[in-house]
Amino acid sequence: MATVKPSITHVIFDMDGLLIDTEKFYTEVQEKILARYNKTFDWSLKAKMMGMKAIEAARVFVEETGISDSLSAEGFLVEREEMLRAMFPTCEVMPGASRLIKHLHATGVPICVATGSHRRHFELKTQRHGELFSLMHHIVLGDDPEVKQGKPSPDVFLAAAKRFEGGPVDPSKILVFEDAPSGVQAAKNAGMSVVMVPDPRLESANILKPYVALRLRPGCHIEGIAFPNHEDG
Ligand SMILES: O=P(O)(O)OC[C@H](O)CO
Ligand SMILES: [Mg+2]
Repeated sequence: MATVKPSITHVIFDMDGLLIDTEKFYTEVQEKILARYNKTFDWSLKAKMMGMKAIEAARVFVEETGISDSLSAEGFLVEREEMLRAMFPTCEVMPGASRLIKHLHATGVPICVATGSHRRHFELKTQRHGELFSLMHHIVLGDDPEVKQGKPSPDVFLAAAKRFEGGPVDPSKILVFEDAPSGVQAAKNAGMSVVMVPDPRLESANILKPYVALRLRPGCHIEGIAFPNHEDG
């Protein structure tokens, strides 16, 4: 007999690279720093770093590029910070994000954000988008005390599930929208369904295969969130 799977009732959004166009700033700054060491920043390294907490991504950066003897993870963050601080407030909302958020809010689907970004970066990134983010029931940040480890650990998504009204919400009733491989893995580790909205450059680098669960193309129309749960694939 076929098993009846629960329908989706709640939605969690990733933030960087999914709701707002901030991943390009990280890329630009990291390219600049690596150029000093005569190295190039590529999308396979980008795929490993995106979605992580800042210090976790910094460790990956200096170790994978082999520059850790010259630049520590902490030193990298200080250097990166100066450039990012000026860039973040200029970020734009990703195409289609505002429409989807407003639609879900208007139809009464509880929505929230679960991001690896810490409080200070979150404030800089959202200073021009307060109205849109005010539609979220709650926002869980990377430096939240309950988020012991960044994505791909499920911590941030499990904390987000707890904070919905009447929470914790059963993870099988939650749909996550993510752009990063680590974020997709984190949502799966939390037992949630995931829609990956990857940067096309990740796709062309052919590093997505293990991660893609269900994909929607930009412009795809979502009438209401009542997706059946699904298997990986
Ligand atoms: O993609 P997010 O929102 O989890 O943010 C993670 C980092 O801040 C950027 O990769
Ligand atoms: Mg992201």
